[in-house]
Amino acid sequence: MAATSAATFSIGSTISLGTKVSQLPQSKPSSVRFNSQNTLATFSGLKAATFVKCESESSFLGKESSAALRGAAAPKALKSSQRSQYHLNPQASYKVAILGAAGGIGQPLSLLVKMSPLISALHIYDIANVKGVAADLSHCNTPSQVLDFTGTSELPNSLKGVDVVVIPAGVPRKPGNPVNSTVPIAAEILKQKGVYDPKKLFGVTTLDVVRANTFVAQKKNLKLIDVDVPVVGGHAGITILPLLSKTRPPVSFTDEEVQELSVRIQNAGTEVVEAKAGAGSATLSMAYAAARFVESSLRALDGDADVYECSYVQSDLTELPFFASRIKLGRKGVEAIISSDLQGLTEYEQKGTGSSQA
Ligand SMILES: NC(=O)C1=CN([C@@H]2O[C@H](COP(=O)(O)OP(=O)(O)OC[C@H]3O[C@@H](n4cnc5c(N)ncnc54)[C@H](O)[C@@H]3O)[C@@H](O)[C@H]2O)C=CC1
Ligand SMILES: O=C([O-])CC(=O)C(=O)O
Repeated sequence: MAATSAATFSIGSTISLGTKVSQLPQSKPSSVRFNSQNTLATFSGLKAATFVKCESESSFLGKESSAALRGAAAPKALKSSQRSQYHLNPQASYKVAILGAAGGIGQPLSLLVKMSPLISALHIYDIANVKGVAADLSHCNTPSQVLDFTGTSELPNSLKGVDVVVIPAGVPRKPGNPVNSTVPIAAEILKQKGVYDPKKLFGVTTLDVVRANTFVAQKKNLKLIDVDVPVVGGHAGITILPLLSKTRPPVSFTDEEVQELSVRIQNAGTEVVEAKAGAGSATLSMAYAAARFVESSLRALDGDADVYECSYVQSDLTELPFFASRIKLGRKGVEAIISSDLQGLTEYEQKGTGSSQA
């Protein structure tokens, strides 16, 4: 993923940056990016916001469902004592661009973002079939306006004035193919253009966290909404490292459970690729995860001082130049990389951290 002047994030191994539209790469990775120069109104989608009070519920879900969804999607703050008094402003006017919006991820992601009552404009861009998606989406009676852009000549306009750019464009892998990280490539392109800001380029690894939360809740009979498992490392096989010992609320696992859950989380993408039998990879869960990251980014831009997500960013936590870990999101992108999750790891997790760096 990539973006204009502020912060960005990406899906899986992706990118985000802060440059002028004309300097943006036209490549395929999935990433998102946000820029903080615009009006800082507030944002209250259906997703993250555990500690947010939403005064306006203009989605079709109704208040209770919206609240449950927001809670389920919300990343938990590090400590309850750090909870901020952030209040959503129902008049937010953020603009979001989605590049690759006509794809398997792009369409449901566009819908989820369109459902946010706090986004004023949704710019959707693709090299194909975007007009139909825009016409369809524009009939949803949520507040944001949908504008469509197609072809490289319209790419600059699609990015004008947007706060967040999400890039789910790409080619889904087929069974047997690995997923490669695109974030470092995007960083290099941004460097070439002289617009790289490491605090504003994010690989969206939220899907790994979403999966870990779901699988752990199922295994341990916990309420899904309560479970938070940090997932660090990368986004390919054994580089995906769920830190089960850091699960909140605290829960104990047998060695067998750790092994089984870790392997399932690491292979979850393949589980979907195989189930789809050649028809692509995860789209709906990825869209859900990316929508959560968009929401978190906008809340951070909006001044919520309590926004944490795991993301694949430039990092000095390990010897690797890029590493997924929990980060604190702020108005200028990555405000802090949280190192405490990597302390006091179990032997299994320590071994995994070594593998993720191999
Ligand atoms: N990191 C993660 O957790 C995940 C990453 N992915 C990746 O996301 C990517 C997209 O997956 P799907 O949506 O299933 O694929 P898809 O093929 O259904 O959609 C891709 C869309 O991107 C568009 N596109 C391609 N090149 C473009 C360009 N240069 N500019 C604008 N649009 C362009 C296509 O026209 C298409 O609409 C794949 O690379 C896949 O591997 C998928 C699932 C999870
Ligand atoms: O595995 C894939 O091809 C897509 C992906 O990254 C995931 O589902 O986590």
